[in-house]
Amino acid sequence: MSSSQPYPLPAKTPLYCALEGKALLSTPTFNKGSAFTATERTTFALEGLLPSTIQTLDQQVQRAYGQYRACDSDIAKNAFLTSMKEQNEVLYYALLARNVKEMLPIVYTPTEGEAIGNYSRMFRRPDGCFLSVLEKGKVEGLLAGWGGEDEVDYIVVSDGEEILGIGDQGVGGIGISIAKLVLMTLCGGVCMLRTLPVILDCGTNNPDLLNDELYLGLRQPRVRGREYDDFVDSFVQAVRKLFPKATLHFEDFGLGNARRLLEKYRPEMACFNDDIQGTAVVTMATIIAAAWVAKVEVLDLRVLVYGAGTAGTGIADQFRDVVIEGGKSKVEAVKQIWLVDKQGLLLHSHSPTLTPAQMAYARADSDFVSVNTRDLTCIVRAVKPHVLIGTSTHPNAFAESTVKEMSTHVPRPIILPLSNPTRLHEARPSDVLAWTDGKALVATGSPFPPVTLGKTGKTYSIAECNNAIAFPGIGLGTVLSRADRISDKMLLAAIRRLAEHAPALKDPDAPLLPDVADVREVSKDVASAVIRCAVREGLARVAGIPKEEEEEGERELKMWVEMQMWEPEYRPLRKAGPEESSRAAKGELGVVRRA
Ligand SMILES: NC(=O)c1ccc[n+]([C@@H]2O[C@H](COP(=O)([O-])OP(=O)(O)OC[C@H]3O[C@@H](n4cnc5c(N)ncnc54)[C@H](O)[C@@H]3O)[C@@H](O)[C@H]2O)c1
Ligand SMILES: O=C(O)C[C@H](O)C(=O)O
Ligand SMILES: [Mg+2]
Repeated sequence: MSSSQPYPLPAKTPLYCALEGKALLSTPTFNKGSAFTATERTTFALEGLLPSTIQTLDQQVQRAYGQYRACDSDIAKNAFLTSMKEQNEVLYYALLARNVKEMLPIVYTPTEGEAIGNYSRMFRRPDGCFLSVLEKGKVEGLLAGWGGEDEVDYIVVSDGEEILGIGDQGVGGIGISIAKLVLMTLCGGVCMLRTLPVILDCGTNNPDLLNDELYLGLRQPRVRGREYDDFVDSFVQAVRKLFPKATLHFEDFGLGNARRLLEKYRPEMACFNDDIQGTAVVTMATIIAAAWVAKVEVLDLRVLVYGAGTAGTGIADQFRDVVIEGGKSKVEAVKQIWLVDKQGLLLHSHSPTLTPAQMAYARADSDFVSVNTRDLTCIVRAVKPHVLIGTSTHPNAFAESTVKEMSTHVPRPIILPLSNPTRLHEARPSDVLAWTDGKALVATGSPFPPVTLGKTGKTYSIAECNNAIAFPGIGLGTVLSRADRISDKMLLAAIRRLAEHAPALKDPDAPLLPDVADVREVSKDVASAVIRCAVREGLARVAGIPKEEEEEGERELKMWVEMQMWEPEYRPLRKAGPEESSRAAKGELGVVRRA
């Protein structure tokens, strides 16, 4: 399939809407509240339903910000923003866009984790698509209600089994699908009208939820095996049939399923597992920047991963592939990586309990006979890693002794405690920096405030090494190129481009990654690199991408990307009749049937 159609909702195009009156006011994708113009108020039967003053979006943002600040806790702020999203999406995104740094921790990690944990208690109005394993036969029909083949660009799906580091949250996992899509729109510029959050409700093994009489999901143990696989497959096949141009993003699936599903579907379609690939991209970019500051060759690094699950093995594989790309053999590359999990350092003797992904890095027991392989400090002493990564959900696992041991072997230890939410981090940046007299190069999975060291008075900003820095650019690139698949090379292109944006490349004391507030700008560039790579690999399915050979080609590509990014501003609203509705179904107009 090929398509020459430009992204169907460039900035400033009018929206066509068949709703009017109260129905329009309660439809968040079209509602403008006090900003409806005089003409729109007449055309859409809004007179008498609004106070007479017509406000600008800026005035609305100012009011909303005051209301936000009046909320007395982070979770109350999260609830306020959720209800704003349910009232007026443009205002919601405009408010976020003007306050990214302040509000991202509220709508995303870490506060969203708390909201997901309390989903059934905080529930007011549903958002997203709920598919139940008990109704497998209905999956395609239910998805079809979300639009035609040109109307959906990006889908985030979770089965709620391994949300952040807080485990099985059942149907509450819809919250992570929504949160990731908020970032896709805010930082990746994919129009929210063309995104789809999905939860596959397969039951839950969380006893608190099973015993909670207010729990909203299926109150039964998780379905496993064939029944689970068939259900997921019915969903994926329906997506491929109904939305053949969309990218499918898997989020927070359990350890037993995440990698398996990615490997199954990756050769067939544009799909992506954020915990494996998104995390690997952002972490690898961080490592490249840190190696540059530490003046060590990336290809020579020794990497120790603590927590060898979905994220940890994804990072290990990505590092291995970068080393191979740099000219070493697979055997040599694997020798630079050590994995630690609950058993301690992974050894051949653990093989009956290891997953294939872990097995690839298991070490010969004979090499470690004199090492206490259950003690992280002893492992560090033996391995002398340059890089220590935490993806274990084990809080404070990186003790002072471990970090100090590491810094006796390498001058600039690279320490990345990545477990989310904040309370699960393997170490706090303030401790790591204090223990190493500011020598450590640190980035964390959740946001942390800057650290000032008492001894020197020097202040360090802490980079957020969260896949949120990477997936919006990768997603935007696949959406705009309508890529057929997401190849390793496309991910590698994203890594290299992201690493170029590290503030530390210009100032070695600056953070290892761009600030979250800059991700939208960075995403344009990451998307351009991904698109260019997709074209080279013959995976792009859209015409009109500025050519590489042309002079100015790269600048034009970036402009081509930028032009198609959605921005939170009100579009003129036009009345939709039957003709517009039929054009909308073909993706020619920005009307959304689900509105
Ligand atoms: N910063 C990011 O962008 C990012 C991305 C993905 C995941 N994460 C975080 O990483 C953590 C793990 O996520 P995941 O999806 O890989 O989960 P997972 O369940 O697949 O993996 C966790 C692994 O840690 C191991 N583990 C648990 N306790 C341990 C201990 N005490 N010692 C050593 N190993 C231990 C588990 O056995 C498992 O193999 C979560 O907190 C998640 O929020 C962060
Ligand atoms: O959601 C996040 O904050 C990052 C990551 O996907 C995770 O599961 O922790
Ligand atoms: Mg995740």
